[in-house]
Amino acid sequence: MKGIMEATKDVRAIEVENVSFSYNGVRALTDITFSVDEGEFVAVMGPNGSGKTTLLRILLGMLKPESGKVRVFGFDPCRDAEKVQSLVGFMPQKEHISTKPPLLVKDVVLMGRAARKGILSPLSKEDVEKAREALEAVGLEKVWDTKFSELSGGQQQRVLLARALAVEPKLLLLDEPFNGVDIPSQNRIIELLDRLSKKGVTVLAVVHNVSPLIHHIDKILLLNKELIAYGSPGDVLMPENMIKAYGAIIPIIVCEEGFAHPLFGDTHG
Ligand SMILES: Nc1ncnc2c1ncn2[C@@H]1O[C@H](COP(=O)(O)OP(=O)(O)OP(=O)(O)O)[C@@H](O)[C@H]1O
Repeated sequence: MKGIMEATKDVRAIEVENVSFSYNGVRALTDITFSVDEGEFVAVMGPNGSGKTTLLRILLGMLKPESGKVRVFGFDPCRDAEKVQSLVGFMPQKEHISTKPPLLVKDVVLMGRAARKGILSPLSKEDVEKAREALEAVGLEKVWDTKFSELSGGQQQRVLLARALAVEPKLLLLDEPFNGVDIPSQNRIIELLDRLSKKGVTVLAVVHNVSPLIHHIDKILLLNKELIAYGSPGDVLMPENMIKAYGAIIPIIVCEEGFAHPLFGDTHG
């Protein structure tokens, strides 16, 4: 642990330099360069197939870039996979959770902590407490003993988020965390992510609708297989960037507080 603390001192949470990646010879990402400081809250946007999930998988060390350099708190996610995974909480876009035997919600939330300890170490009281707290943070404390498969899609998403939170990560990588999540729960999660980032947790969240996050994020990373723009929401949400990314004019309104909000066909968003 001491090694990790020393290594993470004065280094950026994420450094990506000239990274390219292909699936079977087909380019998914080309020459991506950006960095994220510790405690920053970043939204990743782009159309379907623009490489957002691929980027998260590269940061997790699940995919090895064909060229370029990736560092997470100074560690190479492929070479130092264990170290990186001990610092990251990941919420996938979707995940197949076994129904045979049927897993309870508590089993799913505890999975992350269990994976870190290894199969030979039993879960402690602290593990259970952290898992309960995480479930409470997403507003689902009442389903602790419920079968995961019996929850709605939005509730399952929130449980997967709780699993990512339960490991007390320094970096949260979230792939569409609001998919199917109702508006009150979404607002509660956004407030939680805001509080965590203010406490120094770095958050990188892939979202299609950035509007609800606009007042909370530091930066937007706009992708379309290449990096279209990266910077403050006001700088990124420019008509020319949106056309480059989405191939269409996306209306942008500025709210009373002066934040730019893109309107993806939902003028009440
Ligand atoms: N396992 C895979 N094998 C082959 N091609 C893949 C694989 N996963 C993704 N791709 C392709 O890579 C490109 C980027 O996919 P990716 O899932 O990263 O996009 P995304 O921006 O997350 O999309 P979405 O918004 O639809 O979730 C797409 O063209 C996709 O078809």
